[in-house]
Amino acid sequence: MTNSPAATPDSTPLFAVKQFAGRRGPTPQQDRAARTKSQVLTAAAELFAANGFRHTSVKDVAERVEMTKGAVYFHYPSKEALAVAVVEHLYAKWPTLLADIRARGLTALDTAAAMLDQAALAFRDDIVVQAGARLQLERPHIEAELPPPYVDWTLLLTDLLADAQRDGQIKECVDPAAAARALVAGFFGMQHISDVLEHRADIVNRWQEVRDLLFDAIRA
Ligand SMILES: CCC[C@@H]1OCC(CO)=C1C(=O)O
Repeated sequence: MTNSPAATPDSTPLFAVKQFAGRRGPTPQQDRAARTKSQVLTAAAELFAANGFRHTSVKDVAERVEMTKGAVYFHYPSKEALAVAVVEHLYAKWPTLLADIRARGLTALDTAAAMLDQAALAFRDDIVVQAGARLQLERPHIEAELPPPYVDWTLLLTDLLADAQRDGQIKECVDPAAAARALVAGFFGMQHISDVLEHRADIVNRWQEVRDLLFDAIRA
């Protein structure tokens, strides 16, 4: 026990709490917990991407990060919760990407193309994106409410293509919503074929083929 002023229930000296209470950032303990949670999520993504949901156990995740199962359960109460978190982290990447691209001041049509170009790189390089895509395919085997796939991309591209049409960038005869659905379907199918045949090593070239064909078809 400390001899300093009255300690808090967990024996942390009150003044220490006061120091931390005034801090803007997290405490060292909170920092450590956040880092551990991130390590667990990354390990789960690596295993889900490589082996799929059914052939991954919480034990596998714990062993990968050299923690006990209990320590993993402290952060994620089930394997299903890990799957939901991975898919949520996948979708959380796109608003940040959109903000970065919008900061470039591109036209609406070029913003749509740049978003999908960057998404292709993310599917090639980001294990959370790769794991999220595989989990979405395995939805029927995951007893949890995963975020709906494809919807957000379709809404975003519909808005961007409507703006592009208003700006005279795409043909008047094009239905922005239909074109958005075609782009999402084209991208989804392209990245899946690239994954199956080449583990996404050729995704950039495959996406450029699809992109050039579809964007040329709608461009004014
Ligand atoms: C950008 C096209 C849609 C995208 O492609 C793979 C995948 C994974 O489920 C997607 C999604 O859920 O939005």
